[in-house]
Amino acid sequence: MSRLRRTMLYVPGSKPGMLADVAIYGADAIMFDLEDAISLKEKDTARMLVYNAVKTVDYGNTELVCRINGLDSPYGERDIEAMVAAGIHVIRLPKTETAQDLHDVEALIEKYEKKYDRKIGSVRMMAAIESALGIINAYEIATASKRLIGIAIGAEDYVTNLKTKRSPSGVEILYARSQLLNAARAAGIAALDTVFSDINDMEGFENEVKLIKQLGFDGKSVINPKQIPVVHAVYKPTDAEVAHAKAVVAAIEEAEAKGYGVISLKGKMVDKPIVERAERILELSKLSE
Ligand SMILES: CC(=O)SCCNC(=O)CCNC(=O)[C@H](O)C(C)(C)COP(=O)(O)OP(=O)(O)OC[C@H]1O[C@@H](n2cnc3c(N)ncnc32)[C@H](O)[C@@H]1OP(=O)(O)O
Ligand SMILES: O=C([O-])CC(=O)C(=O)O
Ligand SMILES: [Mg+2]
Repeated sequence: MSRLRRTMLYVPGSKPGMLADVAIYGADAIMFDLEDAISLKEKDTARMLVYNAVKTVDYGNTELVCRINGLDSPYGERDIEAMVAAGIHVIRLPKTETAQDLHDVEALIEKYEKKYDRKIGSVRMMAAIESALGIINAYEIATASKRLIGIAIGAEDYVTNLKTKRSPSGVEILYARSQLLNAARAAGIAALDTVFSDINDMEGFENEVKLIKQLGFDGKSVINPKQIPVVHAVYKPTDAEVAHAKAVVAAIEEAEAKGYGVISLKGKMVDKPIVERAERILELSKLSE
């Protein structure tokens, strides 16, 4: 874990005010949207606005992601060219169904990295999986390119494809979430959860964040600034968790000094996977300070 990806805030590329102010909300990543939040009439304007924002606004150390249009539209390649030229960190492909979808995007990224004198391989990629076919191909997608930092589920499109709708428990997307998470972990990349669309249902939102944290997700996409502190609070290790993690690390150091691989701490076994989890808690705690 080199950087936190608890929150990725969607910002419609067509909103200059939001593009200028978005850094103040403290999301781990900002995701400029050129796809479904943008009407066909605004596609070219939004691309230009995001290009200018990435070039001129000071977003500090925040990771900058752009959700482009698919290559099956007239906008996809133009989006890639503008974003590579602007210096975006990550290009997110929506509605990814196969590894080939990513190979096609990667070839264009490379073409424009050459054209704009950017280091080959410097623009990273993410894939959003939003269909039944994409979920079936999740591992192939997750291993399609060295540029991939993570895969994400897009549940609004996914449930539409399944011919159902989202429910508070999320039972209809549990299979997809689990499959995607497993594929991301097998590939060694991040797993990002989907948006929660009702910005007034903060209790439902918090319940969903707790669920996806328990499943193992690194974080989720959010659509409104008020969702950010909720995610960060749920993901922040508690004082008790940090104290326990420190005790685990101290116990195993003591065990190793004595030549043991396993030791008991307050009656509970401590061995390698438990130490690994404790180290992750300490890293998460340090990064979220
Ligand atoms: C299924 C999908 O594809 S989802 C992904 C695409 N969707 C999006 O990108 C939508 C992103 N979100 C939004 O556009 C908005 O939050 C909406 C339309 C949902 C709600 O808008 P509002 O009712 O204006 O939100 P709200 O009143 O909470 O806004 C409070 C402040 O936060 C700002 N804000 C709200 N959402 C965002 C955002 N996503 N990014 C940056 N700033 C934002 C507003 O501009 C406002 O700022 P101000 O106080 O300086 O005027
Ligand atoms: O990325 C997301 O979660 C939003 C999205 O496109 C979807 O849910 O279809
Ligand atoms: Mg979608």
